[in-house]
Amino acid sequence: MIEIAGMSVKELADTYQTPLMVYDENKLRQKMSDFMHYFQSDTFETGVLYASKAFSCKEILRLANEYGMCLDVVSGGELYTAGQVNFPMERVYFHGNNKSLAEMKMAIEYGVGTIIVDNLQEAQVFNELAKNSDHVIHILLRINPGIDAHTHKYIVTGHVDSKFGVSMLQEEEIVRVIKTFDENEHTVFEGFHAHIGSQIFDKNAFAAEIKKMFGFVKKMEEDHGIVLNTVNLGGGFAATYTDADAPIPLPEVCATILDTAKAQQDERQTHVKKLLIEPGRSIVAEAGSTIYTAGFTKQTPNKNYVFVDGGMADNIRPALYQAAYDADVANKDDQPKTVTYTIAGKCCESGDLLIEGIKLPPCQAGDLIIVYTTGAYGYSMASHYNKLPLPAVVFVKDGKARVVIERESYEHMIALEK
Ligand SMILES: Cc1ncc(COP(=O)(O)O)c(C=O)c1O
Ligand SMILES: N[C@@H](CCCC[NH3+])C(=O)O
Repeated sequence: MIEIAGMSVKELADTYQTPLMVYDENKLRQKMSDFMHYFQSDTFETGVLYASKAFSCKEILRLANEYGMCLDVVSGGELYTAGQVNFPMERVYFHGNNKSLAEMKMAIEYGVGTIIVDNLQEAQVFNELAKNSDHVIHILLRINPGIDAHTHKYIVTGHVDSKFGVSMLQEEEIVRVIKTFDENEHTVFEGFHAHIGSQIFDKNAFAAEIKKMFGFVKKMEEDHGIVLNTVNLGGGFAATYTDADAPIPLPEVCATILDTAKAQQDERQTHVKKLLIEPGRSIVAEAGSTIYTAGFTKQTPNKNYVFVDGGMADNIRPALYQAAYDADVANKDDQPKTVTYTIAGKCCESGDLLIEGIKLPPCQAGDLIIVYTTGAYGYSMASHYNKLPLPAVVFVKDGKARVVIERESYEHMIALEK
């Protein structure tokens, strides 16, 4: 029987039912600690923002806080969750390309430390609203560096026509934005943010981003006399989903970023003091697995299906991005993998396939199928399609499990309905 952090998958399934999201807590802790350890520099003050969109719940935010991380939130809901665990608001960075008035007011009321302004209209609106703030708000502007990191087209974000950020080509407008924030005694303009995509394997993409960012910072200094403090490079660090994935080891990618930034600072004689990164996936993906119970199996002329008690409602990524995953039959880990299966969910949708063409031992109803690396953008992108309740989430550490999110009931699901 396969175990997670010292607990058997059978015991987890028997105790908490399936589908069940399970995180190995020590793996989460290790990732947080590694990021904080390796992203340190003698040249720059550094900060690691946990991108909570990857998996936002109270307990993961408590862990991020425990490791001294900063926090990237992108909505009122993510900010509210941070507020519920008293996450220090000076370490919160509020993103979003279409923040509502209510969200901007909420950010001010909560005392959020930094707002990452996405566009010129937002800059105008927020500049006015900030005048009601009783604390000074730090501002970063998201710029679009025009870098196309080679990843799925839905998850690249820095290409030239991206919906995110302001193009570097709109220099005059950017300068105007900076000046208005500088003139406002409730705001301080700190610098630029960029994010070039997700699940990036190529460290040259980060190096290219840094060169562009520092080039632009230099341009601001030279052409406009604006000296900037902060460069936020975004997230995008890859995780290992299957054997085909080979992410750059964390020490190496951190060193590349820090060395490239230092070389840029030296070469261009810029005055950047603070360097930030925003990992989401790379912190939570590999620590998470989903346990399903197999139901019926079906043979078609060309396929062997094994159906599970969840699917695209708890993991939309295969349907949305053709994302690949690996899996095992947890209770048959001593048996040879002789059958090629398609693991399909129970949703009323042909595309509800979790994994295609995976070799497993012969499956039957009641088998426990574990899908690995589901910790990022699984629960956070889950839906109620077909009115499937959201699974429970447990953290396991040293052979002991604790529930961090209860399983939804049918009653929960219709609680708001009239
Ligand atoms: C602005 C921003 N920061 C951070 C992240 C986190 O990215 P990842 O989960 O790939 O590290 C994202 C998502 O891609 C993002 O859009
Ligand atoms: N949700 C995406 C990544 C997008 C991250 C946010 N910009 C995924 O599952 O891979």
